[in-house]
Amino acid sequence: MNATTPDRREEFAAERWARFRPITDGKSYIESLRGRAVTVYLFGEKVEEPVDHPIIRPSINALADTYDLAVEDPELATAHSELIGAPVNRFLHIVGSPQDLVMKNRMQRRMGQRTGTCFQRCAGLDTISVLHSITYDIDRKHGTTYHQRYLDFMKQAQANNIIVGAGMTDPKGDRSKRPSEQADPDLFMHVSRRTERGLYVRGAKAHMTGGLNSHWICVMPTMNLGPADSDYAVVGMVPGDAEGLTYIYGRQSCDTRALEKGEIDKGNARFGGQETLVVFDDVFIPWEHVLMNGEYAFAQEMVARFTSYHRASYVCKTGLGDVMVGAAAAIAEYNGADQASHVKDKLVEMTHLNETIFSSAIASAHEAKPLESGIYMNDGMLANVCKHNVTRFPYEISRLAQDLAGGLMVTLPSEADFEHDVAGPILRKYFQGRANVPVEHRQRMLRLIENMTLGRNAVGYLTESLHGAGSPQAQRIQILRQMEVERKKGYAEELAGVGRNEERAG
Ligand SMILES: Cc1cc2nc3c(=O)[nH]c(=O)nc-3n(C[C@H](O)[C@H](O)[C@H](O)COP(=O)(O)OP(=O)(O)OC[C@H]3O[C@@H](n4cnc5c(N)ncnc54)[C@H](O)[C@@H]3O)c2cc1C
Repeated sequence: MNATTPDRREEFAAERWARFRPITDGKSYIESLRGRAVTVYLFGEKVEEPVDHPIIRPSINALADTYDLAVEDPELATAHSELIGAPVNRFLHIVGSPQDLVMKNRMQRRMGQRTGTCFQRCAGLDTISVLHSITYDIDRKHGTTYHQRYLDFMKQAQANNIIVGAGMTDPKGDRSKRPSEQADPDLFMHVSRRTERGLYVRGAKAHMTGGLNSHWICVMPTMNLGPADSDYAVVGMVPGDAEGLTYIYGRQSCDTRALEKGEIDKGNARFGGQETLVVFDDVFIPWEHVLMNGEYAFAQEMVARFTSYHRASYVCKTGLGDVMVGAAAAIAEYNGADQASHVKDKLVEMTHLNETIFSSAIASAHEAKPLESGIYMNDGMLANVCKHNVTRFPYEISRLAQDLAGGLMVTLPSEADFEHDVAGPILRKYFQGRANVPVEHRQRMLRLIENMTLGRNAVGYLTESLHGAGSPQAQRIQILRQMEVERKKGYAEELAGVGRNEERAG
């Protein structure tokens, strides 16, 4: 390939932005995804139009709700952008103060309450945040122009009101080996070639939340890198419909219920999460959208700062926790058990756990400090504590909700049986709880708890809480790094009258 005969994939940034129309609300967001000619596989078949697929659509609805919240509650879900001099969706806002981070966390909790699922926009927001400071820092060290490219991208992103997905996690192959040591070089994303107009990336990003529902995907390294890994040190913005991209849809527990008639057995018929394996088969990124190109020494700091933002973003699970507390209280009432003292105590326990998560996230936001680029970053220790709480507490909250729901949550016959001429009246007779509560309310509440603790949205409430933004050990490593145990020994030695151990202090 030479400069006079560019590959037809080699499109400049301006040409790509020209294909976008500013999105105003949830409806126009859904329309923006139509007709994109993306390559998507689900259940061994190519999906013609993902927007209309019954398994995919609930995940799109959840993202659409991030636009509708901005319309309904602009104080919570929009912010003034200095970049374009106008209000923007808070999911695209560059945080300029600790209060911005506090508002972000409140918005995330609210979105969890509204959707009861992963609404898929936090990782992209946290990517935008980390790139502000990392591009600035790389430029200062290497004299590059990444920060201006980032600002130019953000102006377009805000003006067009688009969604950015975060592609950080590589498939990683053999976990004991570094990217450049893998038997197959594609197990971590890397630059496959460079041209006058830009570079090509090859590899895949795993578990990507909302990737298929995003207008742009930011690819970035997943771990610290050494000199031998420099081709793996790449950050770039890729349009979600770029040539060379293939999405392979992840299964979720009970996902085929979305194909059934009726809505009760779905538990949460309207909203769901989404994860896909996104394969990059030599995908082009023009230089204007390349934000790291071989500066491997910045990968570790980029991951650390990303996780400071992202681990506090798991505050979203407190919104889902609010739904769980509400569902447990409602089913106890429908069952006629709500006045029992142990029931009240279990609701208190659920609330205590949920608010403990919230308090670590919100404290992390209040303790934010400015970085040299001017952006604010959460307190890292408290963000890691928040995420570590999230790896545990939703499981206990779910256990308590299942306790209060009773066994019917997993033995309830199908909606079709409730509608059957013979079986239906029998089921309604024997599954009546408190006399003044319709049996259907009981059915629906049990299905919601099933959905969030065992079904499709247990992906977002439980397993994503465990592994998303890094598995529990990743937080323990950060806590170990930041816990300043020597300083704390000093406090103890001072009080105990042991005297400072100079050898250790030195
Ligand atoms: C629902 C969901 C949504 C997600 N969304 C996104 C997203 O939007 N974007 C994105 O980039 N990523 C996303 N992720 C990925 C997430 O960040 C990873 O799942 C997480 O970092 C763990 O990586 P892994 O799944 O490859 O597990 P592994 O890395 O295989 O970890 C499994 C276990 O092995 C341990 N382990 C792994 N490597 C080592 C080692 N070298 N030494 C010792 N122990 C090791 C871990 O501590 C863990 O206990 C998502 C994940 C989930 C489950």
